[in-house]
Amino acid sequence: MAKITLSKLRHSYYPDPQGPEDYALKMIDLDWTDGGAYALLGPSGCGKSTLLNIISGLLVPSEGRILFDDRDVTELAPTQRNIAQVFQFPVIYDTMSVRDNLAFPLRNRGVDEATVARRVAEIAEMLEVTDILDRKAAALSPDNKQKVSMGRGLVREDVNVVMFDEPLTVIDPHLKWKLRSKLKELHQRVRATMIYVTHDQTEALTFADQVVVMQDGEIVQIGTPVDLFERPAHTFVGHFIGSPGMNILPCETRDGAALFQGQQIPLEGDIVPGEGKRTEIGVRPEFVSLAESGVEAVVRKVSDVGRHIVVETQVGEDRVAAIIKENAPETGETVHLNFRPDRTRLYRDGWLATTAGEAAQ
Ligand SMILES: Nc1ncnc2c1ncn2[C@@H]1O[C@H](COP(=O)(O)OP(=O)(O)OP(=O)(O)O)[C@@H](O)[C@H]1O
Repeated sequence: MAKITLSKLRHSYYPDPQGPEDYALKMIDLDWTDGGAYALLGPSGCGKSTLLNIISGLLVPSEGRILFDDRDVTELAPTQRNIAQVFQFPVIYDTMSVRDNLAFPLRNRGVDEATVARRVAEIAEMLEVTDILDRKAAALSPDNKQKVSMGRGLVREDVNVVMFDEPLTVIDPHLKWKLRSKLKELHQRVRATMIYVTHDQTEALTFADQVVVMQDGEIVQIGTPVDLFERPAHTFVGHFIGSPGMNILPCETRDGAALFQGQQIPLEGDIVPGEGKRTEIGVRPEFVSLAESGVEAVVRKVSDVGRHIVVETQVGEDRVAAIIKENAPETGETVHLNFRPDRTRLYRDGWLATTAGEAAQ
């Protein structure tokens, strides 16, 4: 397995790109350590597949280098990069047995039969497909087919990286959580460098030790699932991660304080000096509570989602969501909202612009 370095990568699908808007990837610098579990997370069109294809060698970037263990592989063909890929749709041979499917990538490289048998048995045991090893792949359910496809990606011990491209797309929703946790477990056992590409926050946060969040061809934040939740570096991350996402509320700043709808809102720390067109307060619904006093709001919708209650309120033109445990208010009721100061941040033109207070560090 390998450490992967992406250095000053840019990519445009146009022969003569003019401005940043012509680049599918604007400027990517990344270091992925050997054996880590990483996710690339972002909405459709943000550049995930472009980046994946550059790593696998299907695409040569317009600018920048790709290194595996400090060795430059930018110009190497996919077959020379020693990468295993698991795609959205299972890639297996229907006419072969599960056993032969799993053995295929090894036999293809001339691995001896004793090693093939050992590896196939190990992988089958990890994926819990031992009892169906002698079945024809054609007869399998879609989730078992995808398991076998994953097994084919994991069976070789000599690959630099295993890449998963939205691998749970075809899986039934009620089986997704099973495969999701299986993948995490597999990483812990195999300790291979793995990159998981998805637009689904749950999949990314369950699988990865580090998540790379992308928007419009750029990385907006790299962090652990906790980092992304606790202290989003950009409003996009705050909004994209969480359910519901972070409240992003237009505000004014005056004398180092934030004013929302005319009321001063205590922030986590000092406002970083700077100029911007737009300032917003960011606070997750988990840290908004209903209180005796605070920002006056009208309740628009109350949803009991089992674990907690989501209260959607309106303050002037703005919507503010709160997550509470009990004592749900009625729709139409006037309530007061309290924002937990150490979890309330200021964003300038989308970017975090408060220093972490002591409580948040
Ligand atoms: N072959 C191509 N030619 C021109 N533009 C392309 C090509 N492939 C992708 N793009 C553009 O590059 C940008 C990034 O696309 P990319 O497919 O990498 O995003 P993505 O995050 O993987 O999205 P999805 O999940 O929908 O595949 C988009 O604006 C897309 O329209």
